[in-house]
Amino acid sequence: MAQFARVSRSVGLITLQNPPVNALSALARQGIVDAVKRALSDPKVKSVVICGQNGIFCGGADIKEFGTNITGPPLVPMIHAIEASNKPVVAAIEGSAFGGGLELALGCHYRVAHSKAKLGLTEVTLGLLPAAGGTQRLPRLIGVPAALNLITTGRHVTAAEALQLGIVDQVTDHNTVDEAVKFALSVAGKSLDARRISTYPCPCPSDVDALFEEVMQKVRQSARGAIAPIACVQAVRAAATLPYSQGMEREQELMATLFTSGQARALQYCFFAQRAVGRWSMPSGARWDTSKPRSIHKAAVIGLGTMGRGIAVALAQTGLSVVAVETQEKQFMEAKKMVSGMMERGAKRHGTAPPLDKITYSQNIQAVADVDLVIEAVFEDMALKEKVFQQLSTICKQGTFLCTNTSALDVDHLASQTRNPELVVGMHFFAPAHVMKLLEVVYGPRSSPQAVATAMQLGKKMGKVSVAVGNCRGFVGNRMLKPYLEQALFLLEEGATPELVDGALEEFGFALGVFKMSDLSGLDVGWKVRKGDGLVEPGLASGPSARIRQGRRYSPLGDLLCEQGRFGQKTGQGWYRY
Ligand SMILES: CCCCCCCCCCCCC[C@H](O)CC(=O)SCCNC(=O)CCNC(=O)[C@H](O)C(C)(C)COP(=O)(O)OP(=O)(O)OC[C@H]1O[C@@H](n2cnc3c(N)ncnc32)[C@H](O)[C@@H]1OP(=O)(O)O
Repeated sequence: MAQFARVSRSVGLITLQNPPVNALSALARQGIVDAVKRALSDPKVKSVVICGQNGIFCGGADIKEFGTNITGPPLVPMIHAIEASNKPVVAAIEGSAFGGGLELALGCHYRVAHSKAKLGLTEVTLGLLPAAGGTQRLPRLIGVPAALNLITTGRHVTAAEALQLGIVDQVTDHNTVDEAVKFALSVAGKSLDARRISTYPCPCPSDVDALFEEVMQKVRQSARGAIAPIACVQAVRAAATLPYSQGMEREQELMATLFTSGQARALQYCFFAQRAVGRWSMPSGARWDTSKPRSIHKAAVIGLGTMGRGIAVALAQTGLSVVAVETQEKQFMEAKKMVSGMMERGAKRHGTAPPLDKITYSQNIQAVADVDLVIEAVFEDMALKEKVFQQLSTICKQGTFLCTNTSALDVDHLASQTRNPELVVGMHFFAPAHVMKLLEVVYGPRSSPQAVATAMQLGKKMGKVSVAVGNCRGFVGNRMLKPYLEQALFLLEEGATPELVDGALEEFGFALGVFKMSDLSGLDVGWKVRKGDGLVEPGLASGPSARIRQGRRYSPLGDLLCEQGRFGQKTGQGWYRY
């Protein structure tokens, strides 16, 4: 799992070989330990380079080992042995160096990174902390504030930022291993006294207590109930206040509390689940690995309400040319302003230019004639959507994929309105569509594998977690939301306020409480669906019997709001007033 070779006469080259991401499994760790021993004992080897095969340095500890009986040499002594080596060790970082992968690189004396490489201590996203010395070495290398930022967020930094922060010593556009070997030759025989990060004093601001108090307060707020970010702050505090060896003990102690926590297990489950959904299949037997997607260069969005605006922004931010169509004059003018504002705010956050020129606006549906894919996002009304699909079927060029953002309506019925039902799939986004990562790709019995593969691939390009689901009322996401919403309404009937319910949910960890979320999405959509289901009947809005509909407890509170035109944020009033 780690190959040793001597190159350029005196450089020991250790290559991690554990596809797909060179994770530090027991065998990989054993391979590194053996290769390092060999390099250090070979008198012809004057310096060492560690790299990963297939363009990726290392994806960190093997997450699949967590929750099992971990065997093999532990990471911490392995990294200590590398740092303690009397021959210089250079990490050649291509692709990714994440989690334990970056910790391994921090144990090396020098780091050379390819300009396209990404680095990060990502453990917090898995409910953990960097427990192979990362919380102790990184603050010593780049200072407490920058280390806290990286460790508590798990964010990926580019090679350029890593160079600026002092995490890497050199960035190259050329072959990283060749450059690292040259680097290793140039430092052979030089003193390593100033290169062992664990021996550095931790650069500390004068008022450590005040700094950590402030950081802890901020992290508690943004962590929303997550325990790992808090443990990360505690571990970095140990780096700032304790000698290295005691800091390491604290790191291990804190890791032990996180390692078996329900939060860590859940986040790691999500990590694998988000990858598993990429391996979709359909009842016909069509599968992700046998279905070829088509490239999409130009897309259209029909209907620029709340959802259509977000979808247009998400497509433009992906670099696609977008035709945004809205036939109603007032909504058209408002949407143009809102979409530009959304793109400008997004660009400001990312320090990039807003992709304003990617979108052309039109009030005429004929403008979509030459696009590769259309996403219909008009109001949730079957008659209206039927008409749009009939029009699209005649206007669009041959082969254009026709997608609907419907949240509950029958995708197969919409397909039947077109000449080529095999080109029709659902692409169901969640509000706000340019932010939320979930995308349901809904296939009907006639959807072609290529249509599904194309929508799945487009979703991935848009940074979404795309999930292929069958065609049924509410698909999967809204079927899961329904009982959640129902119970929230029952709580109101039993005396709680929307604010109280939302407060409890947000304290638990949800980004938005259920009532705020409903106001953001628009209350009229669900109302329309309930009407379609025959649940919203006049005369049933009061009295105890009216609370049972179709044999189940029913709360009409949402319907009563909608009757008053309170549709949520877009009308200035919903569960809340805006
Ligand atoms: C009871 C007392 C206990 C005391 C404590 C015990 C301590 C135990 C020792 C702990 C030492 C700690 C060491 C360290 O600090 C901890 C870590 O390193 S945690 C891991 C951190 N790494 C990450 O967060 C990176 C995760 N991976 C990614 O971000 C991406 O996969 C990638 C590397 C950027 C590559 O992205 P892509 O090219 O898009 O590929 P995929 O994401 O689709 O992945 C492909 C394939 O690889 C699998 N995989 C990826 N990373 C790992 C991994 N680290 N371990 C195992 N498997 C990994 C991924 O699941 C995919 O496979 P598939 O699921 O599709 O089969």
